[in-house]
Amino acid sequence: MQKLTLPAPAKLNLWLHIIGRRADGYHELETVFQFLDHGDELSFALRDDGVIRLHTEIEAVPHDSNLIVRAARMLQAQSGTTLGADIWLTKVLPMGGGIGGGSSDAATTLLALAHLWQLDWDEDRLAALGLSLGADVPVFVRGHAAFAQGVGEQLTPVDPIEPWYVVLVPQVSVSTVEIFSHPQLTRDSLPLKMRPVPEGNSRNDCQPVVEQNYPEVRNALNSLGKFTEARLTGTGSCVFGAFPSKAEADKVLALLSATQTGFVAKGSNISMLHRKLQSLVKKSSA
Ligand SMILES: C[C@](O)(CO)[C@H](O)COP(=O)(O)OP(=O)(O)OC[C@H]1O[C@@H](n2ccc(N)nc2=O)[C@H](O)[C@@H]1O
Ligand SMILES: Nc1ncnc2c1ncn2[C@@H]1O[C@H](COP(=O)(O)OP(=O)(O)OP(=O)(O)O)[C@@H](O)[C@H]1O
Repeated sequence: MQKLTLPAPAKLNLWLHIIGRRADGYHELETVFQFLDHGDELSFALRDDGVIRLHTEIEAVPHDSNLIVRAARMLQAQSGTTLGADIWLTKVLPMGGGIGGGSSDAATTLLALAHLWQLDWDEDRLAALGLSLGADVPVFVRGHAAFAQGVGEQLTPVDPIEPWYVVLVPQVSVSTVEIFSHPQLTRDSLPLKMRPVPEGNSRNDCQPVVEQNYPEVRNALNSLGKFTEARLTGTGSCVFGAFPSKAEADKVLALLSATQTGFVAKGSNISMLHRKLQSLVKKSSA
């Protein structure tokens, strides 16, 4: 049987400001998302009996709670299709790392199944469904680096420089809920339009609380910070720093390898999922 194999890339929050809290407890953010050329991989095969089956287990994530299965079932229910799918996952991205692994898996599933099931769903509709699975899902559905507002769903495409990053992966999982409910979290940063220019876009408001509660993250920030400006992505645990070339990034990771785990990846303003989908469309219309 023919399989459709697609990537599910990671994201970084290049900076992240929390400007308020909504009545439902969700936080209003301003952040810039950029993708990495590094991620999970998913394969999909059509089933005509309506069953959604994920063949790869993730430890501590029950089949029915996996964002891949939830995304597939939701799309199936809302589109009314009678088709199903077999799905295989190669998990590369750390969980609870703030690089959006689960959200990206969900977005890849939505785009892959919309294609396999030949649904006439546009990106707006898929992004709206994605938002009900998680605040980070819409940017992966859209596939373009973006300035995000709201809870992360109001997206304006941007094109920041695309450096090479060292991403350190502290061996600890940070709970997004725990950080967003922390009493000491900064929740009153000024919105971009009211911010004085010198204040810039130079921080992640989650970082002080995460550093304080997770020594492994503090340690990673200090280690990478000796070579370049190091910052937390999302609610962590991963931290990143930018370098002008792969050689320099590789060198720094090698120097840190005795005490840190991590990887080197290129920043990308068009996600590798969308690059792959575009090449499939080109091939099929050639
Ligand atoms: C931190 C970021 O990764 C930055 O991109 C995202 O805002 C988090 O996105 P996500 O992992 O998709 O988060 P969700 O699964 O939607 O939310 C997990 C939990 O985080 C809190 N949460 C999340 C997003 C947000 N803007 N405000 C929040 O307060 C809520 O308690 C929510 O129950
Ligand atoms: N396919 C999946 N991959 C990873 N985690 C999943 C998946 N499905 C459900 N989860 C659950 O979602 C939680 C968060 O996973 P994820 O990898 O998205 O974290 P994250 O990188 O911190 O995300 P974010 O940056 O969106 O906060 C996991 O701890 C896990 O319980």
